[in-house]
Amino acid sequence: MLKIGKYQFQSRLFLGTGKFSSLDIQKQAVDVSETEVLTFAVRRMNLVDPDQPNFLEKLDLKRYKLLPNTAGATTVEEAVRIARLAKASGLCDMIKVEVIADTKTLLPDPLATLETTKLLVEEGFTVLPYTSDDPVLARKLVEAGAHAIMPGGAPIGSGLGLLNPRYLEIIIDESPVPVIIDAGIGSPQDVVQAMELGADGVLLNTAVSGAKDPVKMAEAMKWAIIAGRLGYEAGRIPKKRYATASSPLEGMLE
Ligand SMILES: CC(=O)[C@@H](O)[C@H](O)COP(=O)(O)O
Repeated sequence: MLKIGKYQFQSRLFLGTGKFSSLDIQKQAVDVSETEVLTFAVRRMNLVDPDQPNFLEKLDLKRYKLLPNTAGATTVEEAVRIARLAKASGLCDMIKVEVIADTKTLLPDPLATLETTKLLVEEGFTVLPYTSDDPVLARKLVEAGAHAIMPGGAPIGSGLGLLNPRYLEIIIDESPVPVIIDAGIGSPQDVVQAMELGADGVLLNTAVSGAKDPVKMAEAMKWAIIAGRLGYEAGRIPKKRYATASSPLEGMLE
């Protein structure tokens, strides 16, 4: 069971809802993934008139916990304004803080992310900041009251997998709150790697929406989460430089 603030989840897969080729494919992928948490950019929603067509309209939103994100924000002020808008619209009090430093790398701005996290925690939000793989910043976000931290595996949409598994491992080891690896996932093996490192969950979007068969990939990601988590809980064998026979002869009956 994954606990983030006052929320509890069975599934450890968080799914982004953007960039699907059609809303039908989006719905099938979301269904088969068995995710419980959907994230989306608040600026893409029509919050003024919720009855207008929107890109989540095929989904039965009552079945999911919504994790609005502040994508598009480049300053603390913008991120806070987007978060307040999401909460006031009744979407959810959970917010994924995403304050981007530049459009080429889409990497998070560390100072603005920390400041936004502090302000939104004070306002009573359940705050999940998207951050870099820097263990020091992760620690400061936890001190600021973040309810979970979301270090990137690689730049958003890159599909490069986990660029710095050793730093992610340090973040996971040190964090008293859940760690959700967010962004840059390319394939199920990246998800398994993240979960075997001990991540509490994975958030991904492009790897599913951009796959040749998004629905099949969504299912693969579901199983990757489960396999990786089971492997982590089971505890892998240590790596050795030399062979050890799988059927040792010592101790055999004459
Ligand atoms: C949907 C969302 O929140 C993205 O910003 C997220 O970081 C996913 O990244 P990928 O598309 O690389 O999976």
